[in-house]
Amino acid sequence: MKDFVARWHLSAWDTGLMTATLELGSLIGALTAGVLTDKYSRRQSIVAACIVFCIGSALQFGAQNPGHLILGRGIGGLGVGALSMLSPLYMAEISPPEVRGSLMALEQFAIVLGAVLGFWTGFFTRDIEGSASWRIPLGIQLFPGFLLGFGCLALPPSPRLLVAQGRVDEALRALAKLRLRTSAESATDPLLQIEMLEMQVEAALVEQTAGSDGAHSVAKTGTLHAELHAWGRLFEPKLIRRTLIGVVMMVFQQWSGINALLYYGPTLMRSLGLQGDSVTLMSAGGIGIVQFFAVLPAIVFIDRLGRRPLLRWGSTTMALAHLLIALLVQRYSADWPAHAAAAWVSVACVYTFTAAYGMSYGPIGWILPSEVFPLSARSKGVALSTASNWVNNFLIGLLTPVFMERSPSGTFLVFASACALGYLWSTYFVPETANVSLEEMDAVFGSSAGREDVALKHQIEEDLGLHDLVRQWAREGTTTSGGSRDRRAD
Ligand SMILES: O[C@H]1[C@H](O)[C@@H](O)[C@H](O)[C@@H](O)[C@H]1O
Repeated sequence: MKDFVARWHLSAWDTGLMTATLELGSLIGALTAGVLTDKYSRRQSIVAACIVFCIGSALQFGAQNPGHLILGRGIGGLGVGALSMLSPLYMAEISPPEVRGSLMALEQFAIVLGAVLGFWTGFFTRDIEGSASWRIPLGIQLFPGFLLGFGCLALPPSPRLLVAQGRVDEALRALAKLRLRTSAESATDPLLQIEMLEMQVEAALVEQTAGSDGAHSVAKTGTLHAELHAWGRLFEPKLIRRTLIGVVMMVFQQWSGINALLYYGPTLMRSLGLQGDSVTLMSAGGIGIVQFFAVLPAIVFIDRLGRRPLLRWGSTTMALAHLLIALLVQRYSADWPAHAAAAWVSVACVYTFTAAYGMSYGPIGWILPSEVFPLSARSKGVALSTASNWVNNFLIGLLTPVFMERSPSGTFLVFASACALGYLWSTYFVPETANVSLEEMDAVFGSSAGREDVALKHQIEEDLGLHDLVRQWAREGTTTSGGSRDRRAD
């Protein structure tokens, strides 16, 4: 890293710009992907985002001046932002409801794994002679970019989007592939047929309640009018509660203070009395590892325990940990060497906070926004929630040093208050979404405009034969002991 510092002589402005361009690029990338992904496909959009990300990474890897680095981070940020919106969206749409939370928590697992690998790569290459010390960590980014871009080509398209576009046969093929059924089985397997019909009912309902211009339909996006209408719908009474859930979820995820610890860990740790190399290792390095291990129980338990209990428990633990740090810093920071035990308790609190975050707000921040929206508003809703993540992430980066300069203990109090508010929010405003199919989410929110829509939905279900199929399946299930339900459980 000495080469990096000596070569560029970056001013404070350059450093700030370098940090901010990635976040700005990500914000734009997330919102743009929210427009493109309904028009093209989830997978094509992911591949396009990977290409953009790789161009940005290549520019950073081969940078000849600070301008290249800044531009590279901006372009790379476009890809990062788009992917941070597209991945949970696609995963929510292809997952069966019973394990959707676990599968989606894998995204947080991948984010944290990436952060851990990034940190340790930088740590181990920092003393290499010449520009390799920073080109290697920047170049390594290209591998996951390629891997995701090519790997995605082997995945089936989102059946929900295909249904909305009227491509029902392709949707059935995609669903069969996702549920590991052969094409022969896909024609006969009642559970597959039921899942398929549920998606068709949802699409038909959206179509029929869309009004004459059909602007609500994901299949008919494209014109400026339709786009504006689609974004505007997020703020209509029918959807505003879900929009707020997505946006506010990300506000609390970021204001829990996780990135303050990651970005300004060394400063924060120094304010807790640590010195030397151990500062870097124990802050960003240690926090990353704790987050990594904490997400593992979340993967296992998130569908069994539900989102709300985890959010409530997480915010309580995080608030208490921040509060204790604030009190200890307030009381002992004038002379840490004389109060080593207090300093270590504070460090333990930082890790306790991180573990609680890693099991709750970390993964659920990505899960909840992707599952609450109906298909017709999902891509825009997820894009807006993801944009909220990046805006708040940016604000934390900007404001934490200012807070720290004024009052380190006050900084922890700010985060403790945010976590306490997060507790109230998750208790009074967040509905439980675990094990609910995306099509049943309307019932969870008591929306879909009440009785009329319910009656219409019932009618569509009847017309498409969903009720007959369920009745037939139930009859078969009671007459044959080794029925299809058992097959699915295999
Ligand atoms: O879920 C992620 C993760 O927890 C990261 O560590 C953090 O940097 C991101 O801002 C957050 O969205």
